[in-house]
Amino acid sequence: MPIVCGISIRKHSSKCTGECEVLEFSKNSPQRNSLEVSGDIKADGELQLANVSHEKELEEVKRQVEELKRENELKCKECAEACKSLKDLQNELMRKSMHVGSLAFAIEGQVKEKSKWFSSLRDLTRNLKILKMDQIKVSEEASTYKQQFLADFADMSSTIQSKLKEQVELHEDLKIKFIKGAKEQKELYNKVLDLKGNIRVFCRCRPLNAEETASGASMTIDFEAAKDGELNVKSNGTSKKTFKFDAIFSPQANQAEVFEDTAPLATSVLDGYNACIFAYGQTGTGKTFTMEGTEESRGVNYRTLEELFRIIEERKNAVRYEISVSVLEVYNEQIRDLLVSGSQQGVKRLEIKQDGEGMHHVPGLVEAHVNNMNEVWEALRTGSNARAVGSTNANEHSSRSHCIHCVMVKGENLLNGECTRSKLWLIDLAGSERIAKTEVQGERLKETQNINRSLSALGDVISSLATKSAHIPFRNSKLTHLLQDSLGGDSKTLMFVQISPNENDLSETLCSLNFASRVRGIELGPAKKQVDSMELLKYKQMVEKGKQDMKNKDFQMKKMEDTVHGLDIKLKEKDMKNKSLQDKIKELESQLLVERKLARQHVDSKIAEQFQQQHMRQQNEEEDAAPTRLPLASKISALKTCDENKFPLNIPRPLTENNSYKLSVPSATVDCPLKHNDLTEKENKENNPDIDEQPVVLKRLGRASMCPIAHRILPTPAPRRNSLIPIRTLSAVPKLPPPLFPLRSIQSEEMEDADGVDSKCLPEPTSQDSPKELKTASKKLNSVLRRSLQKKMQFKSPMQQNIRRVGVNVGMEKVRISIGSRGRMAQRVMLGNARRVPKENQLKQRWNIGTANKAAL
Ligand SMILES: Nc1ncnc2c1ncn2[C@@H]1O[C@H](COP(=O)(O)OP(=O)(O)OP(=O)(O)O)[C@@H](O)[C@H]1O
Repeated sequence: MPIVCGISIRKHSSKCTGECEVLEFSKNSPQRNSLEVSGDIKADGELQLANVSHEKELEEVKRQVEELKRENELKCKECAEACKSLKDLQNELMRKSMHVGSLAFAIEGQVKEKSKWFSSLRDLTRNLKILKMDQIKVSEEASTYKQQFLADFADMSSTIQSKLKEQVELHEDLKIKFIKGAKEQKELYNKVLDLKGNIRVFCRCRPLNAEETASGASMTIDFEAAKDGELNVKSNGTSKKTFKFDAIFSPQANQAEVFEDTAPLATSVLDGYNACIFAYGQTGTGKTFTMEGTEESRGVNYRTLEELFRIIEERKNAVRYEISVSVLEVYNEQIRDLLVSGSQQGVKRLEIKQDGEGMHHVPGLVEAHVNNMNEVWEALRTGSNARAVGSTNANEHSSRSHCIHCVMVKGENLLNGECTRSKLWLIDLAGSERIAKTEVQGERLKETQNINRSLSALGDVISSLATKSAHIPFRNSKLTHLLQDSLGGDSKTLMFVQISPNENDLSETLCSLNFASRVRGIELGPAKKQVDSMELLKYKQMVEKGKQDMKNKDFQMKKMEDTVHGLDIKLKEKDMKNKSLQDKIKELESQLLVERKLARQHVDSKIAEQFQQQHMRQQNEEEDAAPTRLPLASKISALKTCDENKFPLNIPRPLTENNSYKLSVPSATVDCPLKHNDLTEKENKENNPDIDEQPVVLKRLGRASMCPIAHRILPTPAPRRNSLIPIRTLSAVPKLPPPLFPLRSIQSEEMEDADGVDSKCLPEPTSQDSPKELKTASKKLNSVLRRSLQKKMQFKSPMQQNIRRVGVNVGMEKVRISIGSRGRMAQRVMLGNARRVPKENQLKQRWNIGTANKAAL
């Protein structure tokens, strides 16, 4: 018997397990042998049976195993597939979950962003509110500021105006005072100079030069008494003669000290007086030194011009000056222009001429315009270089000509427009040495003779001027002729008499001093001089006082100017501030406008929505109610009630050209099925209040019908004439048709076609009516109709309008107009003399409502 063993079943089953245990038991049990022995035969049969049954069972089991195997394989396959699909699904799930994750992340981000937006929107709204508040506050502030500013501005401008006026007056006053003061000052100054003497003589003595000192020359001038203006000339140790001059300058006096007393002449020249400063004396006594000086110690010429420019600068706000300089010399009675270059010299002979104003001048003489001291110095140096210099025995470098500088001054007073023209002559005369001493001959003798002659002529002129002689011999020499304008009249003359301290030059010194003494003595007597010192002091004080006053006034003016300037600046600042505030207001206003527009749009859209919903609701209700049709009268009354409740009763309802009513409803407030919500109109209405006065005209011109199904009939294109009240315009007061005749009998006509109505509905004028009567009646009717329409035309719903069309009582007792409910038929009923009815009756009258095709009551 084959022993079933070694069967291995992978999947455990209870059944299998039991059999296996049995098999195992039979194989391994120790009792097996005993069983075999004891009942072999018996057992053999049983065993065979058992074997058979076991085999069968085994077969069955095998089959089952096979089936199970197949099933198992199938299941495995399914399992594998399931695993695979599970994996796929897992992957998919993973992908999906990842996607979901990313989506969640994105959503989270969006949510965050949304919340951020919300918060920012909230912030913005809050900011907007704050801004609005700010704007209101700023507007208020601005308005108060503006008011304040305007008040301030008015106040300030009035203050400025008054101040300005005051300033102008003060300025004018000061100007007048200044002019007066300047004039006074000039006069006083002139007087001072007059008192000092028109011709003043200063004496200057040069120091002994090295040669003289070396030779042991003794001093012939005693300067002990020079302090009192007296000069003592000694000879051989004893006093020989005493001279008195306006000023005496010892050899130690420097150029500045010499010029100190000369400076007032510069002021006189700028004041418009002619002046002449000349140096007279023996050769080598220092005439050129005094007048021209050296580069280190400048002389009178340079210093005078310097003083001129200083005063010009001082007076620049009051007077404008022009200065020009000419440099010339008179040599051997001939005039030479020293500012002309060497090659041009002598080309043209210069002569002295008198112009139309009686002034003497040399035509063709170069006039160098100078604006500053550099230019002056340039001109002076040019002249000095060109000067003819001769050499004599007395002085190696003595000049043999009269060197003349002419300074021409033109002045224009900017305050009073006064113009002045004056001349200053600065003359370095040629040496006045004696011919015998210098032992000159020939050309030099001629030069000396000419020089002496001209100097003598100068003396004569001065003498004649002093004695106020009728004839002054100016023309005796070129020198005096040239100085004619500056030696006579109001001109000031200053003479420097230059002397030598050397005892050897005593005779020349005495000669010069005598000449100077004669000049001075003739001009100014001692008595006059005394007056001079007293008066001078007095006038000096006056001048000082005037100067101080002027300074004070100037200071006051400057202060006032500063105040005005400060006010100007303040005003400008206010202007700027105001402008910025205005800009801010404008900006806020525009912002507000935008916001308002948005709000309005929002409200409009809300209203439109509401209207649409209501309209839909209404339509639904109507459709529901349609099958159960109410009797017309009750419907009409219902509609009437409805309309009267919904529409304001006092709004006139105009007719259109087609005699169809255009519905006029307050678009935003009334709930009406046919309400036309015209946003643009509403906007216009809001922005333009005038529109309110006109009735709102609906866009849809459909006619309302009594038929409950069809509420509106489309407007007929042709104008309807079945009414007596055609209104052509949309104005609140409709215009009446021109000719209307009084109706005499009731005519009831059914009108099939609107176009064919005209001739039928209008009453024929009767033969009994005179044209006048007709006219009067027509007028009356017109006015009554108009009045009635104005009173009775009320703002109704389309249904109400239709009802109105049925019959119109125009307020006259016997005039009734009936119009078919569909607007096609009308019947005119009445007709008699039109007369006014009492107001109560009029009020009682109502629009008559007719049936579809019947005439009204
Ligand atoms: N006050 C003074 N102090 C110093 N030096 C002087 C003074 N006066 C004249 N001199 C000197 O004396 C010399 C002669 O002077 P200057 O040439 O001016 O005389 P002048 O009178 O002009 O002679 P001329 O008639 O020949 O022209 C010069 O060298 C000058 O420097």
